[in-house]
Amino acid sequence: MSSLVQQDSIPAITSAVQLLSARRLIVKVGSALIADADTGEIRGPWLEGLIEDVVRFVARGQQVIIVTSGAVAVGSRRFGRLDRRLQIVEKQAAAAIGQVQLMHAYDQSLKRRGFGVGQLLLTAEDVDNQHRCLNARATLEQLLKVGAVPVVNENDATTTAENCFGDNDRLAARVAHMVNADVLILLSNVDGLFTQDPHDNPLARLVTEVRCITPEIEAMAGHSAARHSSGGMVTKLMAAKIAMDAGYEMVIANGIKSYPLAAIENGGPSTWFFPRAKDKDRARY
Ligand SMILES: Nc1ncnc2c1ncn2[C@@H]1O[C@H](COP(=O)(O)OP(=O)(O)O)[C@@H](O)[C@H]1O
Ligand SMILES: N[C@@H](CCC(=O)OP(=O)(O)O)C(=O)O
Repeated sequence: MSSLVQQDSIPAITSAVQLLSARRLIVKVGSALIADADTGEIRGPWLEGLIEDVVRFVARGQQVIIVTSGAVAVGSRRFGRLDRRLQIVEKQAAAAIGQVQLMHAYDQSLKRRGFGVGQLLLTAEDVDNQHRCLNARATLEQLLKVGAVPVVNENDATTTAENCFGDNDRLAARVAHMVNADVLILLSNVDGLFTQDPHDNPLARLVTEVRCITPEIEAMAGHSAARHSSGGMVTKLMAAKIAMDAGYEMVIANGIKSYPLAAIENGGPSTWFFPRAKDKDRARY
């Protein structure tokens, strides 16, 4: 196994430095973090910790956009047994139900700390079509300007297999590029990219830094067993490619515990993906 630190290794950096120096961050929240795997209930105490972290970042002058999963997981409770795959139309209805509950929880948590919240439900067209992308970006910029924390999700209630993103890892990466974010944080149910799925192989090792997504790195990524998760590590590496091509950093970290951003700042396990060189002239929308 070649070195797990790709390319020339860099002086040890702390995650805290990376996060603190980011003017604008995108925080992606996986379904398994915000919705209880068994009941589909929103994990309220956990959400309070996340929002506490977000508000702390904003209070020190940083801008944060949240990309949240969980609409289908939360809404699925209306369809009885949680252990079966929903049909497309059931999934759309579940998302329509769950999204309202998600946004209510985000709204109440932010309101308790004096912040507003704004919801954007995007389709692939909103990011791929330049005019619609500029429009979505303008809305996000305006929300940040008025001190409302933007919360983004895919518009699952109406997207179909033909026009959906399908996973929020890549959606978050595209949103980060859209708004020229400095760091994309993927909060997941695993510490980062491992040499193999750690649920399959407890001896798998955590990859701490990636500077080039080689076939060796790609071969490590598998899908997810989690019921409502859509991407596994495969879509996270796709997101990393978007990030590295666009010139911003990405980090995957385990968000299960409370105060997940503080855990990264305090040097908790994670995988950082660094673009070869910060592309100052990166393509703009
Ligand atoms: N090489 C790997 N390293 C880490 N996790 C992996 C890997 N390959 C597959 N996985 C799986 O991907 C899961 C994380 O993806 P997912 O369940 O979709 O989380 P999220 O809800 O954050 O999108 C892990 O729990 C793990 O089971
Ligand atoms: N838009 C979907 C998210 C799908 C998704 O990417 O889920 P996850 O893999 O848990 O981040 C929802 O809100 O359920």
